[in-house]
Amino acid sequence: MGQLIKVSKALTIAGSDSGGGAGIQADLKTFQELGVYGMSVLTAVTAQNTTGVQGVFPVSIEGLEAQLASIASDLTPDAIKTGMLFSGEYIERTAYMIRKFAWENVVVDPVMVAKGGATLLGEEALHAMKTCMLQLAKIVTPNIPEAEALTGIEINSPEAREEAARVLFDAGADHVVVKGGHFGNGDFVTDLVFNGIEMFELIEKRIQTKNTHGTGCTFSAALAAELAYGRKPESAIVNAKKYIQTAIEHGIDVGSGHGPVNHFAYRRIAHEQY
Ligand SMILES: Nc1ncnc2c1ncn2[C@@H]1O[C@H](COP(=O)(O)OP(=O)(O)O)[C@@H](O)[C@H]1O
Ligand SMILES: Cc1ncc(COP(=O)(O)O)c(N)n1
Repeated sequence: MGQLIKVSKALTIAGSDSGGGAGIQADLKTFQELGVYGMSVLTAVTAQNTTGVQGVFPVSIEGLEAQLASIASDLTPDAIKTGMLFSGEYIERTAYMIRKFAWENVVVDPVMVAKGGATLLGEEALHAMKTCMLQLAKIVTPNIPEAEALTGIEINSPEAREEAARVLFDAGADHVVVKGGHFGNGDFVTDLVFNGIEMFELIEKRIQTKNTHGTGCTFSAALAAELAYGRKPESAIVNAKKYIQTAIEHGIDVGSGHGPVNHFAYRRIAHEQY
């Protein structure tokens, strides 16, 4: 028998997107592309494609807890990302179990609304997100509407975005990335990073495309993969940003609505296949 190879393991706790562009599917594709062993705990199944969300069907709380317990008893993750957590109760249970198992390197993507406007997290869940999840986050990755909902700050200027980042840090997150996909529509897209000491921006060329389904999921999954490897949050953020930029830039033709990003692009470029 050959010798077994050691691999880093990453876990996503999120919803399923039947269309394969966001949620669990985006996360597992990203983990695979970045060379980490991917595991998944489903919170809900969505009937979804590139045109929108046609239905949301939660897994029972018992089912959620059983999946988490199965992983804990056999497969300690080196990093975790949370995505669509469905409701306040699901957030509380998930946070409780992450603490109980002492899982570290948690990336919290506070998914609230799908790009088409469908609600993926109830309003009542905001409190649980603020009081249970933010404290667990090595990195929290809100987009602009999510940062506004979590902080109550209307983000209409760079200063307001910085203020929101501070509030999220003070609420307990170790590192805050306020993503810039929804911030202006100029030639550049800027994500703001705050680690409690430094505030800096990651600036990239804005790609003119409607195919941005799953960008947030993919970015946070790439962060978890990078943390699973043992990278420091700052390097993880820079590397994950390269992964998502490449995936958006080399768009693929899938579906008639807001298409998914290209999860293969980063690896193909590394092997000079594009
Ligand atoms: N058109 C675009 N061109 C380049 N990068 C983008 C574009 N849209 C989003 N991004 C990047 O994708 C990531 C996800 O951002 P965003 O779309 O704001 O999040 P979400 O998917 O959670 O709404 C961020 O790093 C952001 O800068
Ligand atoms: C199951 C599920 N989870 C998350 C998203 C958000 O996707 P995005 O990354 O585009 O914000 C989604 N549309 N569906």
